[in-house]
Amino acid sequence: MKQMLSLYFVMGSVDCTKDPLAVLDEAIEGGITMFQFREKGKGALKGVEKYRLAEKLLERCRARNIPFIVNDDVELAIALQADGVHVGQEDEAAERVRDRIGNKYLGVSVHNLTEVKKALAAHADYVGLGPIFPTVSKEDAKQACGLTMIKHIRAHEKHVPLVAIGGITQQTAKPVIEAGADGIAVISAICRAEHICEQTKRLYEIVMRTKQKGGR
Ligand SMILES: Cc1ncc(COP(=O)(O)OP(=O)(O)O)c(N)n1
Ligand SMILES: Cc1nc(C(=O)O)sc1CCOP(=O)(O)O
Ligand SMILES: [Mg+2]
Repeated sequence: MKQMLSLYFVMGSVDCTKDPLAVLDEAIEGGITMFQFREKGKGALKGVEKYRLAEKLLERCRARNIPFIVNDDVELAIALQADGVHVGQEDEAAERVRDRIGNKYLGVSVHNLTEVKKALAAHADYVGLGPIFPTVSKEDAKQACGLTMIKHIRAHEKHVPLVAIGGITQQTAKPVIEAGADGIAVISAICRAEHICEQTKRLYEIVMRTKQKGGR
């Protein structure tokens, strides 16, 4: 799980300035290790259109062995036979989602140590901590928690698979991993890049090199 979290790409059609399938293809080519379909925000697809896009993105991930996670929508994840679901503190309760999805991957968003402990008690496979820095990609994001919260959680929960999210860039990926995150989850660092494949390669190298240096 910790290896899969290394470079976690989160994306929906509203995040893309070009065809989401092309964006995902380039990101896969660049080395993403996990993908989350997050069709959310103003102009997001609904119903059958959302399902059809998810199906096509899933096909791309399957062809390259990239785990495909669905954000929020447990029904969609089950219907698609996706690899997992990611839910936040305001979504369906993690315990219930775990019951519904069996042994598929379950990711839970957290903002502090108490929520990490609760997520582990609900048998989450990993936690997503954020926002680490201010983000432009989530309207209702909480206040940035900074690197200190990563260090705090890692000091108390040495083994929890933890991916950091929110405002992470090529410049901040290294300190985020050094603080104790197992990986970075990004939207804009990939979606807004001029050359998606090259940018993804750079992020992958930074994460992997930093983990290796720390013996992880
Ligand atoms: C990897 C990862 N971490 C956190 C989140 C945020 O989930 P949530 O708080 O439920 O907010 P929405 O993404 O649903 O708006 C995430 N999606 N992925
Ligand atoms: C989806 C999401 N969740 C967050 C959280 O804090 O839980 S921040 C965020 C958006 C991440 O996008 P970007 O890499 O563009 O900042
Ligand atoms: Mg959510």
